[in-house]
Amino acid sequence: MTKKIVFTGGGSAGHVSVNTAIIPEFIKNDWDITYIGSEKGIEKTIIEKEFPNIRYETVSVGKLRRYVSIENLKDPFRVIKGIFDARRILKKTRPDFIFSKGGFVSVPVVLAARMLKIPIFIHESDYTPGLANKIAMPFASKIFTTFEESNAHLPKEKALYIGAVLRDGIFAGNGEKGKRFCGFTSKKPVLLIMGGSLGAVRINHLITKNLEELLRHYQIIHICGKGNVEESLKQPGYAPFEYVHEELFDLLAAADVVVSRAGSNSIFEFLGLQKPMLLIPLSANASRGDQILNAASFEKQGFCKVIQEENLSFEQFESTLDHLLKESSTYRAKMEQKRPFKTGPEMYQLLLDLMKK
Ligand SMILES: CC(=O)N[C@H]1[C@@H](OP(=O)(O)OP(=O)(O)OC[C@H]2O[C@@H](n3ccc(=O)[nH]c3=O)[C@H](O)[C@@H]2O)O[C@H](CO)[C@@H](O)[C@@H]1O
Repeated sequence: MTKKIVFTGGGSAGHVSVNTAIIPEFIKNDWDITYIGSEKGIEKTIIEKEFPNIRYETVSVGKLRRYVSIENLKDPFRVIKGIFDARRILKKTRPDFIFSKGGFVSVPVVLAARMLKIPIFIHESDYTPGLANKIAMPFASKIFTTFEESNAHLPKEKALYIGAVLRDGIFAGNGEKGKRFCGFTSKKPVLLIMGGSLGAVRINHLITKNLEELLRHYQIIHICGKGNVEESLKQPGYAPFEYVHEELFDLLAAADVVVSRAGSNSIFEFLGLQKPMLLIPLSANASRGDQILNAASFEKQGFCKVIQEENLSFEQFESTLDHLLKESSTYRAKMEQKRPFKTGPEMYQLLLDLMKK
């Protein structure tokens, strides 16, 4: 009989990447795969583009906002509707288990799976668990963690440290192809700036305001987020994008230094590729502070430099880049010693083994 799995997770690409690393293995092994996401989330775009042959189902989604909004009153009803939506899909699908990567869309799916007694595996990318995963934890058979330090905050019998789950393509990038894609030469070092999968307005402004000065020293790949590309600034040596799909692998291979938010999936990908990094974590005012902890853990291990958003000045930004380039071999040597990763096939095998227990 065909085995069935349901994946869920979304809201930002960080809640989809782990799933996209594992899905190819389930396809290869002929599983029947359903992805449950939202109608408007980035997960729909990513899954439909990268896996057009798997079934994508939608549920209604509620969100916890960090600001006062009339929408907050409607959200409990959206979540309840989402649970009914998910229950209907799961009853029809009857998967062997669900794999949840978190984000608000996963909450109704996990709750409905619990009602139907379907085993639940969840993955936490960050140093501390997000709210969606906190809600899911009591119902999960296993909680996979990315940072070893996270297990101290989790139930011992459920937490399993596995490191990051990386997409295969990350290691198959071609730097020359990446440079050609951007129209770059080999004359200046390449700086890749990634403000998280949704972009980062503060970082975008710092770059665009100081573009002329930066272009004297670097060629720049700038992943700006949806709606943030300033067409008028496009010029030789400056390649801005809203979001890149599989081309990202070549662009990463082309980069000498990376500037980024401290989203977990991204920083582990940079670690895997041994890219010296400058991390500017999302501030505690705009988040639960998880990126600050992710970045601090990496800095402690000698993988990166960190500038907190509140202290971000162009002078410090420029001098830190300079330092990272000059000392790149020291950073690379540190990163070479640490390979806390699981591949898609390893993760597939682990899930099968856990299901047998
Ligand atoms: C604002 C917000 O809520 N951020 C959270 C979100 O970040 P965010 O969604 O930015 O997540 P990550 O940095 O963890 O992962 C982004 C993923 O998208 C990929 N990518 C990105 C840009 C692009 O153009 N193409 C592309 O493929 C990256 O390679 C990476 O695999 O989830 C992370 C993981 O839970 C958290 O640590 C972050 O705090």
